[in-house]
Amino acid sequence: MKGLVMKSTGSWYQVRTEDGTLYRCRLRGKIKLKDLKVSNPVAVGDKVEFDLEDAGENTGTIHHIAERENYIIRKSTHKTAHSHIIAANIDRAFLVVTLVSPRTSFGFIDRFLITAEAYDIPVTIIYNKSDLYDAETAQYQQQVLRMYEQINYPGVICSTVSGQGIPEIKDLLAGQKILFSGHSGVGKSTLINHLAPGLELKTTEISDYSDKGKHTTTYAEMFEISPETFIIDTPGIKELGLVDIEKEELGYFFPEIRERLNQCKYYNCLHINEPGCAVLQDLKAGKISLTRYESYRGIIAETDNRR
Ligand SMILES: Nc1nc2c(ncn2[C@@H]2O[C@H](COP(=O)(O)OP(=O)(O)OP(=O)(O)O)[C@@H](O)[C@H]2O)c(=O)[nH]1
Ligand SMILES: [Zn+2]
Repeated sequence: MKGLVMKSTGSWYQVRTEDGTLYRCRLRGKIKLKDLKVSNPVAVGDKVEFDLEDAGENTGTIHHIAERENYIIRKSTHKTAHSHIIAANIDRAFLVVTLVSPRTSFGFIDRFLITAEAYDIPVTIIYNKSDLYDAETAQYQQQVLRMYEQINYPGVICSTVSGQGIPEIKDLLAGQKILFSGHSGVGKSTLINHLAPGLELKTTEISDYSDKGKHTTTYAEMFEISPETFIIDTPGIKELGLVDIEKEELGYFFPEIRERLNQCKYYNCLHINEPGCAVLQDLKAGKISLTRYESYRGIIAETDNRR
């Protein structure tokens, strides 16, 4: 039988067949051994084939995983532990951010975008909680929106309280597998519940957070919200671990730097202080955002420190 993995805990997998039936599957031992470095060899979004184990209980054994179009991985912070595949076969990522309550940092946004570039996953930025904006924030929001739109990250301003942007997001979702990501507390679960009222995901009042590390969602999980439309909710993932990128390659993952790479005088330009650097020139001319450039420099500095 063929199916789509809706949930992956590492020890069992929820697989959905085309008629909507859910099966609880294990993995055949042989496949397990192939991919030792990840804690979950089968990920949410994987297309699998499985044998029925117990028809009455809806259990099965996965024996084949189709080749992935793409996937997002989270590096373990522990040296000994395995990495975790967050999701596979994603059409687009929705990065949910907030300018207020709490404020998502540009560093966080840009790191996410780099990871998505590395995995070739297009991103739409969802700016939530617009009901909390004062006039000044609303104006600032427009600037941020434009800044990211110019480098090909479209955005939608929304609020689960006022309903702004919700119909637009519904249109953008249709017929796709969308990964929802973002800091804990930005309103991912609330938003998903608005997009798919039947789901009733558990949400957390901000005041319930006793410490920042706490989160309500534990595993990435996929939900069908309308025919052929799937949402992947990611756990309270604080950072998508940066993929291993050498600093010489980093510019490639910033669209505005990438498009200027062959205009720099030196082929190995790092865009820091080199003469004839097209990136620095356009930064000065205001054609490249300083915020984005600062993210770039911050990551370069980090890779230097790691060495
Ligand atoms: N003012 C306002 N509050 C919102 C909005 N959307 C969500 N919230 C609130 O923000 C808090 C966090 O929402 P959640 O949906 O639990 O956030 P989350 O991103 O799913 O968090 P994790 O499950 O920890 O990843 C809750 O108190 C929500 O009621 C919004 O548009 N405006
Ligand atoms: Zn340069």
